[in-house]
Amino acid sequence: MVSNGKAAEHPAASGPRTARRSSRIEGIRAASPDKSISHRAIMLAGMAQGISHIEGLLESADVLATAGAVRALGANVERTGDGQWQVKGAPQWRSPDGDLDLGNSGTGVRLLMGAAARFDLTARFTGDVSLSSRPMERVLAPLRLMGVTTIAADGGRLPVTLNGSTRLNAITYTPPVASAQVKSAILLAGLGAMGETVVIEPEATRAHTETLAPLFGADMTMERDGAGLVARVRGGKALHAADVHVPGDPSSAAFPLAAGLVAGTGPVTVTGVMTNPARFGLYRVLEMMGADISITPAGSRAGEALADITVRPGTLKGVQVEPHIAPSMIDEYPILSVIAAFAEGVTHMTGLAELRAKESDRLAASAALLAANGVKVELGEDSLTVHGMGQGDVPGGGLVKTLHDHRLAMAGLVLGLGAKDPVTVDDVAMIATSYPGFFDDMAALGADIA
Ligand SMILES: O=C(O)C1=C[C@@H](OP(=O)(O)O)[C@@H](O)[C@H](O)C1
Ligand SMILES: C=C(OP(=O)(O)O)C(=O)O
Repeated sequence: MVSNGKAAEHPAASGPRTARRSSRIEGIRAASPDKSISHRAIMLAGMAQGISHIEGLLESADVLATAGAVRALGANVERTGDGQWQVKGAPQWRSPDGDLDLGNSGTGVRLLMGAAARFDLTARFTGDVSLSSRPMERVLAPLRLMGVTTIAADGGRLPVTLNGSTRLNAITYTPPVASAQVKSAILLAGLGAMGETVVIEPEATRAHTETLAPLFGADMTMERDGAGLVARVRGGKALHAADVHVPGDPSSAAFPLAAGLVAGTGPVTVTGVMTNPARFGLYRVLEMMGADISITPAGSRAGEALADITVRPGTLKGVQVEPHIAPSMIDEYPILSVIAAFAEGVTHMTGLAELRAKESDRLAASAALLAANGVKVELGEDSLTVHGMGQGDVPGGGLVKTLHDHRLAMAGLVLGLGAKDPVTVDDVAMIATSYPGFFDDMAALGADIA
């Protein structure tokens, strides 16, 4: 899947790991590059005329799977240095020779189905056992309205065979779930539709496709509407190459910062974190919990504001996390659940049905992670209640089942750093899908993970 194996300098860690209380957790690390923006930069560059340069690309398994697929669709995608990639786009994508295997990546497969839809091609999309259990119909339904034909496995799952069309219809569509992946798939298909495609979101999700595509010449706009967002794309505009410098990922930064909050011996700082409000919900919740957190502006990249974020250990209090905040922190609930275990009092999180459609059923799995480590939780249909035990009193000692889910693996290890007894996670392989530098960053901060 990866053209030049250089991208993976260390073989990815796999198998079980145990995290225990560490005599030092403090220090400064640069943020890992953003996964969402990395996927989109490769895809847009891969269909633009000319040579695009991407700096600071996240070289994680998910993004490398996207790079491999875009290459198989006709673009020339090359790694030229550490995090530096050069993409010579193919303005017309072609049928790939084999399956497009997107591994563990929902973003990769769903956005690529949309991006491929506007070309005269047939492609079969596959993924790993986790991705093959996730719903694809949410993307296939609007794409069929636009004119593609699809064949999916039972229940609208992978493998999916998609026949694209150069004569797509523009649609106006309100996705039934708040999902940037669904929105983005429609917008990417809309680049080739006749007329204006409109996606109406009653609750805004991350708008990275809308901000990046115009850099490549797309006629794409967005307009806020209260808590919602209306995105529009006019089809038929030729895309040109662009250069993108990827900002730091607030979802990955959450793990070292959480370690600082629940197990820090001094300040932990992550520099260059994107503060886009559609991605920053966790940090707002941490402020509500009374966390000692400072957020210092640190310039911008690819039009996104950055900050250096420093946390210090201290008392946290349980809070009510309302549903409206979910789209801005949808990937952060496993780590928030862990942080909540170290707070005083109850944290009640609601409006979380979408968590059941991630790499694992993250709602049930986050509850199980805490229960296995002596933390009292209540699991609802779309809610989770965590009975915080305060700093220093979380028992730990459990085994965390990670279920092919990187965020559960990282959340389990952070729990172990602050708990009384060590915590073992059953397999850390998936951490490389989103945060390949996790173990280096945690070790540099002093974390005892072995
Ligand atoms: O568009 C994106 O880059 C993403 C959107 C979210 O998924 P949904 O659109 O399914 O909520 C998120 O969970 C995922 O990690 C990345
Ligand atoms: C849900 C996630 O990713 P994806 O949907 O791209 O697999 C995630 O990174 O937490």
